[in-house]
Amino acid sequence: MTEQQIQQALSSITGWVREDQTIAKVFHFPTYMDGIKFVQKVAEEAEKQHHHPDILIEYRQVTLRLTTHDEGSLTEKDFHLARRLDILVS
Ligand SMILES: C[C@H](O)[C@H](O)[C@H]1CNC2=NC(N)=NC(=O)C2=N1
Repeated sequence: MTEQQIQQALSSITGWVREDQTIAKVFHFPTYMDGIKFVQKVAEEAEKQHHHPDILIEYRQVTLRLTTHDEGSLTEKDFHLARRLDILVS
């Protein structure tokens, strides 16, 4: 993706931070188990998309980081999954 395409794609998602060739978002939950249940749903969506986020599970918060490892860069797959995950948590 060109820089312009990345900037444009960033405007279609909320709360994701661009860090070089990755985008990351922190999700906060009332309990630790709510975060774990969210991770289960993330994993199911990732399997459907054949595209998987890096997941950091901490107490009552989960950080997802997306990049396309096969390309070593951000691609539309990352933004498509990010949009799906935003819906999933809403
Ligand atoms: C064959 C399988 O679809 C690929 O290895 C997928 C798996 N999940 C993936 N997830 C991410 N984030 N990047 C990839 O390049 C990728 N490749």
